[in-house]
Amino acid sequence: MKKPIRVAVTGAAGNIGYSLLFRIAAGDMFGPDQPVILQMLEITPALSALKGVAMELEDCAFPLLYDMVLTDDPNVAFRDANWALLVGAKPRGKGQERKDLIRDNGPIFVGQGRALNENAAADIRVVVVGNPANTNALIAMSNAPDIPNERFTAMTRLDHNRAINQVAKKAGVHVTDVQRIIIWGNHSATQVPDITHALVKGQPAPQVINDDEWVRNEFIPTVQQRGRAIIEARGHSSAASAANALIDHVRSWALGTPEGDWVSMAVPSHLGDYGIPEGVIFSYPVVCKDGNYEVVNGLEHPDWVKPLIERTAQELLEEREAIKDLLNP
Ligand SMILES: NC(=O)c1ccc[n+]([C@@H]2O[C@H](COP(=O)([O-])OP(=O)(O)OC[C@H]3O[C@@H](n4cnc5c(N)ncnc54)[C@H](O)[C@@H]3O)[C@@H](O)[C@H]2O)c1
Ligand SMILES: O=C(O)C[C@H](O)C(=O)O
Repeated sequence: MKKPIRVAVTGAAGNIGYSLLFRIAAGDMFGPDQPVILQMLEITPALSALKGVAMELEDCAFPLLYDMVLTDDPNVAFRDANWALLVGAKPRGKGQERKDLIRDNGPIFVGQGRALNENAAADIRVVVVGNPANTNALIAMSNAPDIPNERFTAMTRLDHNRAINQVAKKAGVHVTDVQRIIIWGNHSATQVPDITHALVKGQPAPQVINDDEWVRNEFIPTVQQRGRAIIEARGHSSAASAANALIDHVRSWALGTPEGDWVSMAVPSHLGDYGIPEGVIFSYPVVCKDGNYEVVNGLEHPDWVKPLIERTAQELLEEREAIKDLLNP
């Protein structure tokens, strides 16, 4: 039997957690022959709810679920962890932007960054989901000086998957016919969903779609505002689709991206050659292999896309300024 992977999940009794944990335990994240140990972190008042989730996990009798840890102490949750999925944070409500959460949620990632630094396994890889995800990832990274920066990522895979769906619907093809979508920048309303380099059934997407007006005035705003639309419709922020995107993000990173395709991940900005200021977590196209990722560099932006990219980078600088006291000096 393979050695179990230790997966720390924060906010494990929350909405995303409830969609996520069962799929990890079922093998969706690391494959059908990879045992896992779930190390679940919650705040103290939610430990009883977490116990209930753990009872349900037990009742599934998952063959791959080797052990569980339930705790309100990040040092325990991250001990020897190979993966840390940082979900636990407040979601926004109707009428809020994700960055409105920054002063509530940012401090969580100071303590968790430190606890990761002190306790995690040498091969730790981190994905931040709690919003505002990019800047929270920056906070965690900055407070974990002994962990290589490139191990800290934030999730823009939900935006990526949303974009694939919009393009597939518009082109009248199946989602598997759409490749090389890109989300640039922040997981926020300034993100830049980009089909410039995308393929539909192997053909250039802009030519197949042949509708610039749709790309600029429907596709981009729809993807940018999809999180808000879900909150308006459901009364709660996306949960199952977010958990699914997190499964995809980790699976791609751990097991690799298919030949000829790429995925979007928010990673330390210095890894890209697109002129983005250093010191923010920026979503780029990446290819993954053997547990590593590489930014796809050297793509040309059309002129009308350049100011959009500048704007999302600027927003990340503003978010960084708003939490600069939480960064490790
Ligand atoms: N990046 C993305 O694409 C994306 C998508 C969906 C949601 N989100 C974000 O994910 C976060 C979680 O969403 P949700 O719907 O699961 O929220 P939720 O309120 O249902 O669950 C959050 C859980 O986190 C726990 N928590 C709070 N502080 C914690 C801490 N310090 N340590 C450990 N646990 C803590 C809470 O007790 C709660 O159980 C939100 O910030 C939401 O905005 C991001
Ligand atoms: O929009 C939100 O606040 C939740 C999440 O970030 C999403 O994109 O669905």
